[in-house]
Amino acid sequence: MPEDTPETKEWVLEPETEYRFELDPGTSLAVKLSHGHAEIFGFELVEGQTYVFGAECKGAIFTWQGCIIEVTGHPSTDYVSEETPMNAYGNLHVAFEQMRVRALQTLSGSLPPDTKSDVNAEPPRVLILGPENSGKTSVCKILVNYTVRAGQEWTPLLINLDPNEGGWSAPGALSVAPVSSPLPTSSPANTLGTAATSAPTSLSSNALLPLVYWYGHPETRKNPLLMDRLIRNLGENVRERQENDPRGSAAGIIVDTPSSLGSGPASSTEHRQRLIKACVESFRINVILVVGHEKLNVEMQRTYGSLLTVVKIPKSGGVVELDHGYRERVHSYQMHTYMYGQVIQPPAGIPASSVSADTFTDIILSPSSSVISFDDLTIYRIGAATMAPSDALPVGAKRVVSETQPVLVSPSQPGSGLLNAVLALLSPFNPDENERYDEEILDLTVVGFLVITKLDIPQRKMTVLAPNQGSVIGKTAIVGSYEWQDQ
Ligand SMILES: Nc1ncnc2c1ncn2[C@@H]1O[C@H](COP(=O)(O)OP(=O)(O)OP(=O)(O)O)[C@@H](O)[C@H]1O
Repeated sequence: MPEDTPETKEWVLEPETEYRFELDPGTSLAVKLSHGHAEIFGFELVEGQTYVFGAECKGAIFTWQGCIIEVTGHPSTDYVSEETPMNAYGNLHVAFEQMRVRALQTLSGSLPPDTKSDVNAEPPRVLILGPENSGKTSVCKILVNYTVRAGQEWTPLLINLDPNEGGWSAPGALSVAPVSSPLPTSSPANTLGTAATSAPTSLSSNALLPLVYWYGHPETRKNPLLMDRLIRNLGENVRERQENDPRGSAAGIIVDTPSSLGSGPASSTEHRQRLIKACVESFRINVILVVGHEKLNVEMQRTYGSLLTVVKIPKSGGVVELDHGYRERVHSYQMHTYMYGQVIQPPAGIPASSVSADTFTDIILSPSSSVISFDDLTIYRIGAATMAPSDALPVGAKRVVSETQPVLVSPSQPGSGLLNAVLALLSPFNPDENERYDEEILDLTVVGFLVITKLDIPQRKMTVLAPNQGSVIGKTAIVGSYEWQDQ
Protein backbone atom coordinates (compact mmCIF):
# COMPACT_ATOMS: atom_id res chain seq x y z
CA MET A 1 0.00 0.00 0.00
CA PRO A 2 1.54 3.43 -0.93
CA GLU A 3 2.51 5.46 2.12
CA ASP A 4 -0.14 8.16 1.69
CA THR A 5 -3.00 5.71 1.15
CA PRO A 6 -4.88 5.87 4.42
CA GLU A 7 -5.84 2.58 5.95
CA THR A 8 -9.44 1.65 6.58
CA LYS A 9 -10.33 1.00 10.16
CA GLU A 10 -13.44 -0.78 11.34
CA TRP A 11 -15.28 0.53 14.40
CA VAL A 12 -17.90 -1.53 16.16
CA LEU A 13 -20.26 0.87 17.94
CA GLU A 14 -22.36 -0.34 20.84
CA PRO A 15 -25.96 0.92 21.13
CA GLU A 16 -26.25 4.60 22.14
CA THR A 17 -22.62 5.44 21.50
CA GLU A 18 -21.05 7.74 18.95
CA TYR A 19 -17.88 7.89 16.89
CA ARG A 20 -16.54 11.47 17.02
CA PHE A 21 -14.04 12.93 14.58
CA GLU A 22 -12.27 16.18 13.76
CA LEU A 23 -10.48 16.97 10.52
CA ASP A 24 -7.48 19.15 9.75
CA PRO A 25 -7.49 21.59 6.81
CA GLY A 26 -7.01 19.90 3.45
CA THR A 27 -7.94 16.41 4.63
CA SER A 28 -11.05 14.32 4.11
CA LEU A 29 -12.63 11.34 5.77
CA ALA A 30 -14.84 8.59 4.37
CA VAL A 31 -17.26 6.69 6.57
CA LYS A 32 -19.13 3.66 5.30
CA LEU A 33 -21.97 2.19 7.28
CA SER A 34 -21.26 -1.49 6.78
CA HIS A 35 -23.87 -2.87 9.14
CA GLY A 36 -26.73 -1.63 11.31
CA HIS A 37 -28.29 1.81 11.74
CA ALA A 38 -26.49 5.09 12.36
CA GLU A 39 -27.05 8.82 11.95
CA ILE A 40 -25.09 12.03 11.87
CA PHE A 41 -26.84 14.88 13.70
CA GLY A 42 -30.12 13.08 13.05
CA PHE A 43 -29.45 12.43 9.33
CA GLU A 44 -29.84 8.70 8.80
CA LEU A 45 -27.00 6.93 6.98
CA VAL A 46 -27.83 4.24 4.44
CA GLU A 47 -26.23 0.83 4.93
CA GLY A 48 -23.52 0.17 2.35
CA GLN A 49 -23.16 3.87 1.42
CA THR A 50 -20.01 5.93 1.91
CA TYR A 51 -20.18 9.49 3.28
CA VAL A 52 -17.35 11.95 2.80
CA PHE A 53 -16.44 14.80 5.14
CA GLY A 54 -14.01 17.67 4.51
CA ALA A 55 -13.24 21.37 5.10
CA GLU A 56 -12.22 20.78 8.75
CA CYS A 57 -15.57 19.14 9.51
CA LYS A 58 -16.21 17.98 13.06
CA GLY A 59 -19.00 15.58 13.81
CA ALA A 60 -20.27 12.38 15.34
CA ILE A 61 -21.82 9.20 13.94
CA PHE A 62 -24.36 8.12 16.53
CA THR A 63 -26.18 4.80 16.73
CA TRP A 64 -29.27 3.91 18.74
CA GLN A 65 -29.09 0.15 18.15
CA GLY A 66 -25.39 -0.42 17.44
CA CYS A 67 -23.58 -0.59 14.11
CA ILE A 68 -20.31 -1.23 12.32
CA ILE A 69 -18.65 1.55 10.35
CA GLU A 70 -15.54 1.56 8.17
CA VAL A 71 -13.53 4.76 8.43
CA THR A 72 -10.89 5.78 5.89
CA GLY A 73 -8.71 8.88 6.28
CA HIS A 74 -6.54 10.66 8.78
CA PRO A 75 -8.74 12.53 11.24
CA SER A 76 -6.81 14.75 13.64
CA THR A 77 -8.86 13.23 16.46
CA ASP A 78 -11.27 10.32 16.56
CA TYR A 79 -12.73 8.31 19.40
CA VAL A 80 -15.89 6.61 20.56
CA SER A 81 -17.93 8.10 23.36
CA GLU A 82 -20.45 6.25 25.45
CA GLU A 83 -21.77 9.41 27.05
CA THR A 84 -24.05 11.36 24.80
CA PRO A 85 -27.09 13.57 25.46
CA MET A 86 -29.00 11.85 22.64
CA ASN A 87 -31.53 10.29 25.00
CA ALA A 88 -32.51 13.72 26.28
CA TYR A 89 -32.68 15.09 22.73
CA GLY A 90 -34.76 12.06 21.67
CA ASN A 91 -37.22 12.67 24.53
CA LEU A 92 -37.53 16.28 23.53
CA HIS A 93 -38.34 15.22 20.02
CA VAL A 94 -41.07 12.91 21.31
CA ALA A 95 -42.60 15.75 23.35
CA PHE A 96 -42.50 18.10 20.35
CA GLU A 97 -44.01 15.42 18.15
CA GLN A 98 -46.95 15.16 20.55
CA MET A 99 -47.41 18.91 20.39
CA ARG A 100 -47.44 18.79 16.59
CA VAL A 101 -49.96 15.99 16.47
CA ARG A 102 -52.27 17.78 18.93
CA ALA A 103 -51.91 21.04 17.01
CA LEU A 104 -52.87 19.29 13.80
CA GLN A 105 -55.77 17.49 15.45
CA THR A 106 -57.03 20.76 16.85
CA LEU A 107 -56.81 22.39 13.46
CA SER A 108 -58.67 19.59 11.75
CA GLY A 109 -61.17 19.27 14.60
CA SER A 110 -60.29 15.61 15.13
CA LEU A 111 -59.28 15.69 18.81
CA PRO A 112 -60.62 12.78 20.87
CA PRO A 113 -63.90 13.88 22.62
CA ASP A 114 -62.43 14.08 26.14
CA THR A 115 -59.75 16.54 25.01
CA LYS A 116 -62.01 18.83 22.97
CA SER A 117 -61.47 21.62 25.43
CA ASP A 118 -57.81 21.84 24.54
CA VAL A 119 -58.23 24.68 22.10
CA ASN A 120 -54.77 26.03 22.84
CA ALA A 121 -52.83 23.13 21.40
CA GLU A 122 -49.88 24.86 19.77
CA PRO A 123 -47.11 23.42 17.65
CA PRO A 124 -43.61 23.70 19.14
CA ARG A 125 -41.99 27.04 18.39
CA VAL A 126 -38.58 26.51 19.90
CA LEU A 127 -35.79 28.98 20.64
CA ILE A 128 -32.40 27.42 21.35
CA LEU A 129 -30.07 29.46 23.53
CA GLY A 130 -26.63 28.70 24.89
CA PRO A 131 -23.12 30.06 25.21
CA GLU A 132 -20.43 29.78 22.57
CA ASN A 133 -19.62 26.22 21.50
CA SER A 134 -22.45 24.62 23.41
CA GLY A 135 -23.75 22.73 20.38
CA LYS A 136 -26.83 24.87 19.65
CA THR A 137 -26.66 24.43 15.90
CA SER A 138 -26.17 20.68 16.27
CA VAL A 139 -29.22 20.42 18.56
CA CYS A 140 -31.30 22.38 16.01
CA LYS A 141 -30.18 20.07 13.27
CA ILE A 142 -30.95 16.92 15.25
CA LEU A 143 -34.43 18.18 16.16
CA VAL A 144 -35.21 19.26 12.61
CA ASN A 145 -33.92 16.00 11.14
CA TYR A 146 -35.96 13.92 13.58
CA THR A 147 -39.03 15.97 12.68
CA VAL A 148 -38.73 15.42 8.96
CA ARG A 149 -37.94 11.75 9.51
CA ALA A 150 -41.05 11.24 11.62
CA GLY A 151 -43.03 10.07 8.61
CA GLN A 152 -45.77 12.68 8.97
CA GLU A 153 -44.53 14.82 6.10
CA TRP A 154 -43.80 17.66 8.49
CA THR A 155 -41.97 20.64 7.02
CA PRO A 156 -40.66 22.59 10.01
CA LEU A 157 -39.21 26.06 9.59
CA LEU A 158 -35.55 26.30 10.54
CA ILE A 159 -34.49 29.82 11.37
CA ASN A 160 -30.86 30.81 11.55
CA LEU A 161 -30.25 33.98 13.54
CA ASP A 162 -26.51 33.42 13.95
CA PRO A 163 -24.80 35.72 11.44
CA ASN A 164 -21.52 33.99 12.20
CA GLU A 165 -23.03 30.74 10.98
CA GLY A 166 -24.25 32.16 7.68
CA GLY A 167 -26.95 29.54 7.26
CA TRP A 168 -27.60 28.70 3.68
CA SER A 169 -25.97 31.57 1.89
CA ALA A 170 -23.13 33.83 2.94
CA PRO A 171 -21.77 34.65 6.37
CA GLY A 172 -23.66 37.55 7.90
CA ALA A 173 -27.06 36.30 6.76
CA LEU A 174 -30.16 35.75 8.87
CA SER A 175 -32.57 33.38 7.22
CA VAL A 176 -35.46 30.99 7.37
CA ALA A 177 -36.08 27.87 5.30
CA PRO A 178 -38.78 25.22 5.32
CA VAL A 179 -37.04 21.85 5.66
CA SER A 180 -38.72 18.83 4.14
CA SER A 181 -35.89 16.31 3.96
CA PRO A 182 -33.06 15.59 6.40
CA LEU A 183 -30.09 17.95 6.47
CA PRO A 184 -26.85 16.14 5.72
CA THR A 185 -23.44 16.95 7.18
CA SER A 186 -20.27 16.99 5.15
CA SER A 187 -18.59 20.32 5.71
CA PRO A 188 -18.99 23.38 7.94
CA ALA A 189 -19.54 25.41 4.76
CA ASN A 190 -23.10 24.13 4.68
CA THR A 191 -23.89 22.99 8.19
CA LEU A 192 -27.59 23.61 7.73
CA GLY A 193 -27.86 21.99 4.31
CA THR A 194 -27.58 23.54 0.89
CA ALA A 195 -29.76 26.10 -0.80
CA ALA A 196 -30.87 25.58 -4.37
CA THR A 197 -28.01 26.61 -6.65
CA SER A 198 -27.64 27.63 -10.24
CA ALA A 199 -26.17 24.20 -11.03
CA PRO A 200 -28.21 21.96 -13.31
CA THR A 201 -28.69 19.53 -10.54
CA SER A 202 -30.45 16.39 -9.60
CA LEU A 203 -29.85 17.37 -6.00
CA SER A 204 -32.59 19.91 -5.98
CA SER A 205 -34.93 17.43 -4.30
CA ASN A 206 -33.33 18.28 -0.98
CA ALA A 207 -32.06 21.76 -1.77
CA LEU A 208 -33.59 24.48 0.38
CA LEU A 209 -35.24 27.73 -0.62
CA PRO A 210 -34.38 30.13 2.16
CA LEU A 211 -35.62 33.65 2.70
CA VAL A 212 -32.62 35.78 3.57
CA TYR A 213 -31.92 39.15 5.17
CA TRP A 214 -28.43 40.46 5.47
CA TYR A 215 -27.02 41.68 8.72
CA GLY A 216 -23.48 41.70 7.37
CA HIS A 217 -21.33 41.40 10.51
CA PRO A 218 -20.22 38.42 12.61
CA GLU A 219 -21.01 40.10 15.94
CA THR A 220 -24.54 40.97 17.03
CA ARG A 221 -23.12 43.77 19.18
CA LYS A 222 -21.94 45.62 16.11
CA ASN A 223 -25.48 46.77 15.30
CA PRO A 224 -28.13 45.45 17.74
CA LEU A 225 -30.83 47.73 16.35
CA LEU A 226 -30.39 46.26 12.91
CA MET A 227 -30.40 42.71 14.36
CA ASP A 228 -33.63 43.52 16.16
CA ARG A 229 -35.22 44.88 13.01
CA LEU A 230 -34.19 41.90 10.86
CA ILE A 231 -35.39 39.40 13.47
CA ARG A 232 -38.77 41.14 13.45
CA ASN A 233 -38.79 41.15 9.63
CA LEU A 234 -38.19 37.41 9.60
CA GLY A 235 -40.96 37.06 12.18
CA GLU A 236 -43.38 38.93 9.90
CA ASN A 237 -42.57 36.63 7.01
CA VAL A 238 -42.96 33.53 9.14
CA ARG A 239 -46.28 34.75 10.49
CA GLU A 240 -47.59 35.45 7.00
CA ARG A 241 -46.53 32.03 5.82
CA GLN A 242 -48.18 30.36 8.78
CA GLU A 243 -51.41 32.28 8.37
CA ASN A 244 -51.56 31.13 4.77
CA ASP A 245 -50.76 27.56 5.67
CA PRO A 246 -52.10 26.71 9.15
CA ARG A 247 -51.82 22.96 8.61
CA GLY A 248 -48.19 23.31 7.48
CA SER A 249 -47.45 25.43 10.52
CA ALA A 250 -48.26 22.46 12.80
CA ALA A 251 -44.71 21.23 12.11
CA GLY A 252 -43.44 24.15 14.20
CA ILE A 253 -40.36 26.33 14.22
CA ILE A 254 -36.80 25.77 15.42
CA VAL A 255 -34.65 28.86 15.94
CA ASP A 256 -30.86 28.73 16.18
CA THR A 257 -29.34 31.76 17.88
CA PRO A 258 -25.93 33.39 18.12
CA SER A 259 -23.92 32.64 21.25
CA SER A 260 -23.97 36.33 22.18
CA LEU A 261 -27.63 35.83 23.15
CA GLY A 262 -26.65 33.04 25.52
CA SER A 263 -23.76 34.56 27.40
CA GLY A 264 -21.49 37.55 27.53
CA PRO A 265 -20.13 40.20 29.84
CA ALA A 266 -22.52 41.83 32.31
CA SER A 267 -22.39 44.95 30.15
CA SER A 268 -24.11 43.08 27.36
CA THR A 269 -27.08 41.86 29.42
CA GLU A 270 -29.45 44.52 28.18
CA HIS A 271 -28.49 43.90 24.58
CA ARG A 272 -28.94 40.12 25.02
CA GLN A 273 -32.30 40.47 26.69
CA ARG A 274 -33.54 42.82 24.05
CA LEU A 275 -32.68 40.42 21.24
CA ILE A 276 -34.11 37.42 23.09
CA LYS A 277 -37.33 39.40 23.55
CA ALA A 278 -37.35 40.19 19.82
CA CYS A 279 -37.06 36.45 19.09
CA VAL A 280 -39.75 35.41 21.57
CA GLU A 281 -42.18 38.00 20.23
CA SER A 282 -41.40 37.62 16.54
CA PHE A 283 -41.70 33.85 16.39
CA ARG A 284 -44.27 33.52 19.18
CA ILE A 285 -41.87 31.17 20.96
CA ASN A 286 -43.48 28.71 23.35
CA VAL A 287 -40.41 26.65 24.33
CA ILE A 288 -36.94 27.93 25.19
CA LEU A 289 -34.19 25.33 25.31
CA VAL A 290 -31.09 26.35 27.21
CA VAL A 291 -28.09 24.22 26.27
CA GLY A 292 -25.99 23.37 29.34
CA HIS A 293 -25.89 26.74 31.13
CA GLU A 294 -27.30 26.97 34.63
CA LYS A 295 -27.19 30.74 35.01
CA LEU A 296 -28.88 31.40 31.68
CA ASN A 297 -31.50 28.80 32.52
CA VAL A 298 -32.32 30.58 35.78
CA GLU A 299 -32.41 33.93 34.00
CA MET A 300 -34.80 32.57 31.35
CA GLN A 301 -36.97 30.85 33.98
CA ARG A 302 -37.30 34.16 35.83
CA THR A 303 -38.07 36.21 32.74
CA TYR A 304 -40.20 33.81 30.74
CA GLY A 305 -41.03 30.90 33.06
CA SER A 306 -44.59 32.10 33.63
CA LEU A 307 -45.29 32.64 29.93
CA LEU A 308 -43.71 29.67 28.24
CA THR A 309 -41.77 26.47 28.86
CA VAL A 310 -38.07 26.84 29.65
CA VAL A 311 -36.05 23.62 29.60
CA LYS A 312 -32.36 23.14 30.32
CA ILE A 313 -30.83 20.44 28.16
CA PRO A 314 -27.40 18.85 28.49
CA LYS A 315 -24.49 19.90 26.33
CA SER A 316 -22.72 17.16 24.40
CA GLY A 317 -19.17 16.43 25.51
CA GLY A 318 -18.33 16.12 21.82
CA VAL A 319 -18.89 19.76 20.92
CA VAL A 320 -15.63 21.22 19.70
CA GLU A 321 -14.31 24.60 20.86
CA LEU A 322 -14.07 26.61 17.68
CA ASP A 323 -11.55 29.42 17.67
CA HIS A 324 -11.59 32.69 15.79
CA GLY A 325 -9.17 31.47 13.09
CA TYR A 326 -11.35 28.43 12.40
CA ARG A 327 -14.48 30.58 12.09
CA GLU A 328 -12.71 32.85 9.60
CA ARG A 329 -11.67 29.84 7.52
CA VAL A 330 -15.26 28.58 7.60
CA HIS A 331 -16.48 31.95 6.28
CA SER A 332 -14.00 31.58 3.44
CA TYR A 333 -15.17 27.99 2.73
CA GLN A 334 -18.74 29.29 2.69
CA MET A 335 -18.01 32.03 0.18
CA HIS A 336 -16.00 29.62 -1.96
CA THR A 337 -18.86 27.12 -1.85
CA TYR A 338 -21.35 29.87 -2.67
CA MET A 339 -19.39 30.87 -5.77
CA TYR A 340 -17.76 27.65 -6.96
CA GLY A 341 -19.76 24.86 -5.36
CA GLN A 342 -18.19 22.19 -3.24
CA VAL A 343 -16.03 19.26 -4.22
CA ILE A 344 -14.65 17.15 -1.40
CA GLN A 345 -12.14 14.65 -2.72
CA PRO A 346 -12.60 11.32 -0.95
CA PRO A 347 -9.46 9.92 0.69
CA ALA A 348 -7.15 7.94 -1.64
CA GLY A 349 -8.52 4.50 -2.39
CA ILE A 350 -12.20 5.51 -2.09
CA PRO A 351 -13.76 5.70 -5.56
CA ALA A 352 -15.90 8.82 -6.02
CA SER A 353 -18.62 6.61 -7.50
CA SER A 354 -19.15 4.90 -4.12
CA VAL A 355 -19.88 8.18 -2.33
CA SER A 356 -23.46 9.00 -1.37
CA ALA A 357 -24.98 11.72 -3.55
CA ASP A 358 -26.99 13.02 -0.58
CA THR A 359 -24.26 15.06 0.97
CA PHE A 360 -23.47 17.73 -1.62
CA THR A 361 -19.79 16.85 -1.93
CA ASP A 362 -19.62 17.15 -5.69
CA ILE A 363 -21.27 20.33 -6.94
CA ILE A 364 -19.35 22.46 -9.40
CA LEU A 365 -20.58 26.00 -10.07
CA SER A 366 -19.10 28.54 -12.47
CA PRO A 367 -19.32 32.08 -11.20
CA SER A 368 -19.19 34.95 -13.60
CA SER A 369 -16.83 37.89 -13.37
CA SER A 370 -17.99 41.07 -15.04
CA VAL A 371 -16.88 44.68 -15.30
CA ILE A 372 -19.51 47.29 -14.50
CA SER A 373 -19.52 51.04 -14.14
CA PHE A 374 -19.59 52.65 -10.70
CA ASP A 375 -23.00 54.04 -11.61
CA ASP A 376 -24.51 50.64 -12.39
CA LEU A 377 -24.89 49.55 -8.79
CA THR A 378 -26.09 51.57 -5.81
CA ILE A 379 -24.29 50.52 -2.65
CA TYR A 380 -25.30 51.30 0.92
CA ARG A 381 -23.80 50.60 4.29
CA ILE A 382 -26.18 50.46 7.21
CA GLY A 383 -25.44 52.84 10.02
CA ALA A 384 -22.44 53.58 12.09
CA ALA A 385 -19.61 51.82 10.25
CA THR A 386 -19.16 54.71 7.88
CA MET A 387 -19.37 57.34 10.57
CA ALA A 388 -16.30 59.41 11.18
CA PRO A 389 -15.13 59.39 14.79
CA SER A 390 -16.86 62.19 16.72
CA ASP A 391 -13.61 64.09 17.20
CA ALA A 392 -13.13 64.16 13.43
CA LEU A 393 -16.39 66.00 12.88
CA PRO A 394 -16.20 69.75 12.22
CA VAL A 395 -16.45 71.85 15.38
CA GLY A 396 -20.08 72.18 16.43
CA ALA A 397 -21.29 69.44 14.06
CA LYS A 398 -23.55 66.78 15.49
CA ARG A 399 -23.67 63.14 14.50
CA VAL A 400 -26.66 62.62 12.29
CA VAL A 401 -26.30 59.01 11.20
CA SER A 402 -28.30 56.51 13.22
CA GLU A 403 -27.53 52.81 13.57
CA THR A 404 -30.14 51.86 11.04
CA GLN A 405 -29.68 54.65 8.56
CA PRO A 406 -28.61 53.52 5.10
CA VAL A 407 -25.56 55.52 4.03
CA LEU A 408 -24.58 55.67 0.39
CA VAL A 409 -21.05 54.33 -0.29
CA SER A 410 -19.22 55.68 -3.28
CA PRO A 411 -16.72 53.30 -4.90
CA SER A 412 -14.79 56.30 -6.21
CA GLN A 413 -13.97 57.41 -2.70
CA PRO A 414 -10.51 56.15 -1.70
CA GLY A 415 -10.83 53.99 1.43
CA SER A 416 -14.44 53.07 0.65
CA GLY A 417 -13.71 49.57 1.96
CA LEU A 418 -15.33 48.05 -1.11
CA LEU A 419 -12.37 46.15 -2.56
CA ASN A 420 -12.91 42.42 -1.81
CA ALA A 421 -16.08 43.29 0.10
CA VAL A 422 -19.01 40.88 0.11
CA LEU A 423 -22.19 42.65 -1.04
CA ALA A 424 -25.76 41.48 -0.61
CA LEU A 425 -27.88 42.21 -3.64
CA LEU A 426 -31.37 43.27 -2.62
CA SER A 427 -34.78 42.54 -4.06
CA PRO A 428 -36.35 45.53 -5.86
CA PHE A 429 -37.96 48.44 -4.02
CA ASN A 430 -41.73 48.67 -4.00
CA PRO A 431 -42.73 49.77 -7.53
CA ASP A 432 -45.52 51.90 -6.06
CA GLU A 433 -43.93 55.25 -5.14
CA ASN A 434 -46.65 55.87 -2.53
CA GLU A 435 -45.64 52.75 -0.64
CA ARG A 436 -41.97 53.73 -0.42
CA TYR A 437 -40.46 54.84 2.89
CA ASP A 438 -37.14 56.02 4.27
CA GLU A 439 -35.60 52.86 5.62
CA GLU A 440 -37.24 50.49 3.14
CA ILE A 441 -33.82 49.12 2.28
CA LEU A 442 -33.63 47.46 5.72
CA ASP A 443 -36.73 45.44 4.97
CA LEU A 444 -35.71 44.13 1.56
CA THR A 445 -34.74 40.48 1.28
CA VAL A 446 -31.55 39.32 -0.39
CA VAL A 447 -31.57 37.86 -3.88
CA GLY A 448 -27.87 37.00 -4.07
CA PHE A 449 -24.35 37.94 -3.09
CA LEU A 450 -21.41 39.30 -5.01
CA VAL A 451 -17.83 40.25 -4.32
CA ILE A 452 -16.00 43.28 -5.72
CA THR A 453 -12.69 41.90 -6.95
CA LYS A 454 -11.25 45.00 -8.60
CA LEU A 455 -11.78 48.77 -8.40
CA ASP A 456 -10.55 51.04 -11.15
CA ILE A 457 -11.15 54.53 -9.77
CA PRO A 458 -9.76 56.54 -12.74
CA GLN A 459 -12.00 54.64 -15.19
CA ARG A 460 -14.92 54.46 -12.68
CA LYS A 461 -15.22 50.72 -13.24
CA MET A 462 -15.32 47.72 -10.94
CA THR A 463 -15.12 43.97 -11.43
CA VAL A 464 -17.70 41.89 -9.63
CA LEU A 465 -17.81 38.14 -9.08
CA ALA A 466 -21.30 36.64 -8.86
CA PRO A 467 -22.61 33.08 -9.00
CA ASN A 468 -24.39 33.65 -12.31
CA GLN A 469 -24.52 36.06 -15.19
CA GLY A 470 -27.70 37.85 -14.14
CA SER A 471 -27.25 41.57 -14.58
CA VAL A 472 -26.72 43.69 -11.50
CA ILE A 473 -27.23 46.93 -13.38
CA GLY A 474 -29.66 49.27 -11.67
CA LYS A 475 -29.76 47.14 -8.54
CA THR A 476 -29.12 48.06 -4.93
CA ALA A 477 -26.67 46.29 -2.63
CA ILE A 478 -25.55 46.49 0.98
CA VAL A 479 -22.00 46.16 2.18
CA GLY A 480 -21.20 44.89 5.68
CA SER A 481 -17.89 43.96 7.23
CA TYR A 482 -17.17 40.69 5.39
CA GLU A 483 -14.41 40.45 2.85
CA TRP A 484 -13.43 37.51 0.73
CA GLN A 485 -10.55 36.85 -1.62
CA ASP A 486 -10.59 33.98 -4.01
CA GLN A 487 -7.41 31.98 -3.33
N1 LIG B 1 -21.22 15.16 19.48
C1 LIG B 1 -20.33 15.80 18.73
N2 LIG B 1 -19.20 15.19 18.34
C2 LIG B 1 -18.28 15.83 17.58
N3 LIG B 1 -18.40 17.10 17.18
C3 LIG B 1 -19.51 17.75 17.53
C4 LIG B 1 -20.53 17.15 18.32
N4 LIG B 1 -21.52 18.06 18.52
C5 LIG B 1 -21.13 19.18 17.87
N5 LIG B 1 -19.94 18.99 17.28
C6 LIG B 1 -19.16 19.98 16.50
O1 LIG B 1 -18.76 21.01 17.39
C7 LIG B 1 -18.76 22.27 16.70
C8 LIG B 1 -19.60 23.28 17.45
O2 LIG B 1 -20.94 22.83 17.50
P1 LIG B 1 -22.17 23.77 17.16
O3 LIG B 1 -21.88 24.57 15.92
O4 LIG B 1 -23.38 22.92 17.18
O5 LIG B 1 -22.13 24.70 18.43
P2 LIG B 1 -22.79 26.15 18.61
O6 LIG B 1 -23.08 26.31 20.03
O7 LIG B 1 -23.91 26.29 17.63
O8 LIG B 1 -21.60 27.07 18.15
P3 LIG B 1 -21.52 28.68 18.10
O9 LIG B 1 -20.60 29.06 19.19
O10 LIG B 1 -20.96 28.93 16.74
O11 LIG B 1 -22.92 29.23 18.24
C9 LIG B 1 -19.30 21.98 15.30
O12 LIG B 1 -18.19 21.86 14.43
C10 LIG B 1 -20.01 20.65 15.44
O13 LIG B 1 -20.03 19.93 14.24
